[in-house]
Formats: sequence, C-alpha cells, structure tokens
Amino acid sequence: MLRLPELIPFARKHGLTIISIEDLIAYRRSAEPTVRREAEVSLPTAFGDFTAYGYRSTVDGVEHVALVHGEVGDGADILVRMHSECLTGDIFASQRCDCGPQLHASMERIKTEGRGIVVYLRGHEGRGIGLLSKLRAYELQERGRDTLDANLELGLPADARDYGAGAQILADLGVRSVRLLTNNPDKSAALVRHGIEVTSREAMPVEAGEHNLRYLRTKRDRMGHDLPWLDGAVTTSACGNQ
Ligand SMILES: Nc1nc2c(ncn2[C@@H]2O[C@H](COP(=O)(O)OP(=O)(O)OP(=O)(O)O)[C@@H](O)[C@H]2O)c(=O)[nH]1
Ligand SMILES: [Zn+2]
Repeated sequence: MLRLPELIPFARKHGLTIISIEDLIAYRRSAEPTVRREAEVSLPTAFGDFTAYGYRSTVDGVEHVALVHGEVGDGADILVRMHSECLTGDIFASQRCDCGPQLHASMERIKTEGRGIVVYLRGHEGRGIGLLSKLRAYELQERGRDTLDANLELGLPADARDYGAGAQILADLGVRSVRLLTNNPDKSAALVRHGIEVTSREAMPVEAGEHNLRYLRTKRDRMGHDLPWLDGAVTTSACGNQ
C-alpha cells in the first residue's frame, strides 16, 4: 500500500488525479441513478412493521428490495443492513453460512432502534457468482477446499459483488450517512466508493456452529472479516466440510 507522501508522485507518474473522499461522495451523488423505484407498500413482519420499496436496476434489470422502519428524516446516521441474497441461508435456514440469523438480527435491531433500513440485494447470491455456482462451490468445499479457493477453482472471482445499486437505493430513500451493520470492512469501503458516507461500522454477532465454523474462520483469516470473538464463541468442534 502507498503511504500519503508517496501518493502524489505516484499519481503524477501515472497521470492520475487525486480527489478527496468528500469530492468522491459529491461526484457519485451527482451521477445519473441506475435504479428505479417501482413499488412501495407496507410489510408487517415477525420482526416489526416495515415499508417495502421495490427497485429495479436500469443496468441489468435485477429487482431489489429495501425494508424501511421508522422515518428516514434528515437521513443522517441511519442504521443500515446491506444484505446479500442467500437463498440457502435466508430461506432454507442453511447452517453452512451465517446469512439467515444476520438478516433477522438486523431487522430486530432496527425495530428496537426505531428506525433503519435493510437493503436486500438480489444478484448477490453466492457473493455474486449465482446460486448454482455457489452450490458447485459447496461441492468443492465438501472435498476440502475453503470458501475462497472453491470459487477460484471454478474459475470465478472470490467476491464479485457490486454495491452501486445498494448505494443508489439508499440515496433515493434520502439517506446521507449510515451506521453499517456488517463484519466486512470491504463492504463499508465499497459503499464509500459509491458515495455513501459510513459514519460507523457496527459488528453483527453471529452464531458459530459445527457447520459454519470453517467458513467463518476463512472469512476472518483470508477475506478480512472482523470476527475477533470467533474462537471464544465456539464450543463445538468443526466438522471441516466447508
Ligand atoms: N460463493 C460462495 N458464496 C457464499 C458461500 N457462503 C455464503 N455465500 C454467499 O455470501 C454472501 C454473504 O457474504 P458473507 O461473506 O457471508 O458476508 P458479508 O455480506 O460479506 O459480510 P457481513 O455483512 O458481515 O454479513 C451471500 O450472497 C451468500 O449466498 C460460499 O461458501 N461460497
Ligand atoms: Zn448465506
């Protein structure tokens, strides 16, 4: 990584222009929107009352949903969960990952706080490689690969997710800055690059068990996820198939 004093000569040499984070945010906010709001309806859930906003990406046609609880108001410091679709975890309660409990914990947390937003990003399934590729990656994990190497062995990126649509949905809802519910620092950085100010990142505690322990360790050790509590939280032994 380049340090600040090295940055300016490096940029000059390569013909790059350096702009501040504030300028980047302003630039992104002025860009043409790539999502269109197509529906808005109340959605009572087991975790509280939300309003569901339906969006369509004008780039790839993918449909996304934002669940809003309470008033966005001035749009500052909104509690936000930017959740990647996971059919197996969110719907089937798969224990290979931590997605379902994280989604529900976010909704509960937002309800308790009185205002907040869950942005549910479709097209993010399997960290962006798609459902069937994720299942094939699970096959490789059964044969000993970890979650990262399994993607690579399929000739696919370790993480192909883009947060542009999520950032635009937040902007459309009047959000200016967020407290982001995530253990993934890359997710905060991606949102900032897309023009959303992240005032803080708030950890998402997840249950570690025998089926997801290796997966969580790989996220911590190889993918930069902030999971300092992980080993202390586990009492069962890992089955080692992920
Ligand atoms: N390719 C692949 N995708 C997975 C696997 N397990 C979960 N996923 C997908 O990973 C996405 C969730 O990403 P995670 O890395 O678990 O978490 P994150 O969203 O980056 O970080 P948090 O905000 O802390 O949850 C969902 O789209 C899941 O479908 C796996 O073993 N392989
Ligand atoms: Zn999952």
